[in-house]
Amino acid sequence: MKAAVIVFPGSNCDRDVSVALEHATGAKPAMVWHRDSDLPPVDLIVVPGGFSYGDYLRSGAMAAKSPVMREVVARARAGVRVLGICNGFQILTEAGLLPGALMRNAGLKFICRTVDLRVENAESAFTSAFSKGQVVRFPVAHHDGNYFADSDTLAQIEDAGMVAFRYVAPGGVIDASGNPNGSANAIAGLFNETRTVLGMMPHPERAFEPLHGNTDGKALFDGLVEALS
Ligand SMILES: NC(=O)CC[C@H](N)C(=O)O
Repeated sequence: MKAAVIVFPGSNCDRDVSVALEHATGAKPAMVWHRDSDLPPVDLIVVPGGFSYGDYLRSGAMAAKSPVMREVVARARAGVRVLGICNGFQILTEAGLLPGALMRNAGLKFICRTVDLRVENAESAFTSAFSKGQVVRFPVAHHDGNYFADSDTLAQIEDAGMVAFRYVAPGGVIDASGNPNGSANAIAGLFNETRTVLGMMPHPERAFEPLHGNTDGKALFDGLVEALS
C-alpha cells in the first residue's frame, strides 16, 4: 500500500501518522506540501490532524482551499481512499467530501483525553480489521469536534451505514456522558456513501504501539494495508 500525507501550515499530527504508516507498510509515506498541485500515485491519502492555518475562519476552512485539495478531491471522486483525522475530518467536510460540519464542542472547552468508541460498520478498508460492535479506546484532542448535520442528512447517513465510529459510555452505551463534544447521533467517525472516505475526530495514530499505552488504533492501519496491498 502506497500512502501520502498532506502537510499544511499548522499540521501537527503529520509526523505521527507518517510513523504509524511506516510501521504498518514498511515504507515511508510521501509527505505532500499543501501548495503542491500534484500527488504521486497512491492507494491512500491521509489528511492529518493539527491546526491548519491556525484554525482561523473555521477549523479546516482555509486548508480546504489549498491547491493540493483540488487533487485530493479529484482522487477521492475516482475512488482513492482518503482518511481525515481530527483537523483532517474538518478539512474533508469543508472540502465537501463528507456531509455536515464540525462545530465548537458543546462544553466550549478543548478536550484532550481518551474516549470509548463503538465500531458501527466494519465493512470498509478502514475498519475491516475491527468487528461491528467492538468497543475501542482512542485519544481525542480538539475544540471543534461537535459533529452537526440537519435531520434529513442524519437520516441519510444512518440509512446508508455511513457511521464508522460512535462515542459511547463505558460498556458501549450511547448516552450524553459518553459523548465528549455533543456530536449529533454521537458520531465520532463518518464515511462517505461508498465508504472510500473516512473522517474521524479520534486519533488512531496516537494509539498504535505499546509505547503509547494503547494499541487499539493499530487495527485501522493494519486493515488498510490488508485491503489495499
Ligand atoms: N488535534 C487536532 O487535529 C485539532 C483539530 C482542531 N484544530 C480542533 O481543535 O478542533
